Amino acid sequence: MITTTGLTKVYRSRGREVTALDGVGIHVRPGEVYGVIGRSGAGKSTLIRCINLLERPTSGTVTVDGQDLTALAGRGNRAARPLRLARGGIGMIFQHFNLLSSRTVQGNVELPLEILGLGRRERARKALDLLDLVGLADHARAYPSRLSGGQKQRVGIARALAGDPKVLLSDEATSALDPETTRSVLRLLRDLNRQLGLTVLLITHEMDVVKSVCDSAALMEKGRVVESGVVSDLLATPGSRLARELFPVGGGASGADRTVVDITFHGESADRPVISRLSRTHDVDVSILGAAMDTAGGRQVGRMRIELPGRPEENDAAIGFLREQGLTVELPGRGTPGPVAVERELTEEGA
Ligand SMILES: Nc1ncnc2c1ncn2[C@@H]1O[C@H](COP(=O)(O)OP(=O)(O)OP(=O)(O)O)[C@@H](O)[C@H]1O
Repeated sequence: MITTTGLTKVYRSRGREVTALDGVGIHVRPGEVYGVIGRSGAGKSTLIRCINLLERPTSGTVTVDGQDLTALAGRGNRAARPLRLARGGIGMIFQHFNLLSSRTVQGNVELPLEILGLGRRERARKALDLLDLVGLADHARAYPSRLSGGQKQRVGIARALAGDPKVLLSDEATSALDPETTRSVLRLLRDLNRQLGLTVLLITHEMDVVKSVCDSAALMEKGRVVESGVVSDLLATPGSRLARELFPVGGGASGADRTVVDITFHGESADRPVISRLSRTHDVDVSILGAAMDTAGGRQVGRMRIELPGRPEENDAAIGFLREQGLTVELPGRGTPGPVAVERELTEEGA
């Protein structure tokens, strides 16, 4: 649904050049929630602004729903009509909501409908339907200043959906919200994604956001995507940095002659008593150094760091046993592979 290829953005100001995006390629499949995560300055905001052509990329292409937006003229407020029309299929929500304080909640949601030229009645009907969808029908006449942060973001979401977009871009939409409100806004995004088949691309610096709603994710650093893929596939990929950051497990070896093993449980393996079986069948004392259990992409996933007595070469059989159980097994500090990209085969049109 969204594809970028070789997307590069170089800002030039006062003789200095900053490469904010350096050949970014992402594929967001129709109907998925795709998270782009990275630290401040990684290029996330630039990416999202280039995807809806608020910024024109220096080079590379952006295709949304099969249409190459980079081939259309203009940018930002100076977009030509074909680009403005294409943008109608892309909704956007922001960290600070960007609501007009002089307009009521309903007036804010009606704004894009006015720009689209809808009549007064139709605008009101549509805005009220959208407010109902986000759970704010009884706040239609309130002004934004009377609303909580979570409610403001719901208005922002209703406004973003006014043009019936297929794609919703979210620029740190929950960063200004407390954890409880963040969860409820993410739940709403997930519901809209499922109910409307809406494709969501969100940028965030919070791993919890990726963990709770994203089907796929990309990790950005210094303008590049260093890892990307379906979250559940990444969790099963040895050496995945996203997996490690989503499920950090601490704890170092208690002595020199010890083997530390990181295990990722997912799918069916999450329900099996693997550790007790390992201990029984291999007659080995297993110490648990750290563990994390949660859901990611709607699936139960766990990571555990265990310690076995003896050096790694003495534990080949035990490690082999864990692998046979369908677990992802890594020995931290021993030849972790470099950046990985786990892209599922793209079968859907425009994916
Ligand atoms: N208009 C601009 N002019 C010059 N440099 C810019 C401009 N916008 C962004 N940059 C630079 O591009 C790089 C990427 O910035 P960007 O805002 O995309 O990162 P980010 O990952 O979204 O970070 P943050 O979460 O802090 O916004 C940074 O070095 C930033 O200083």
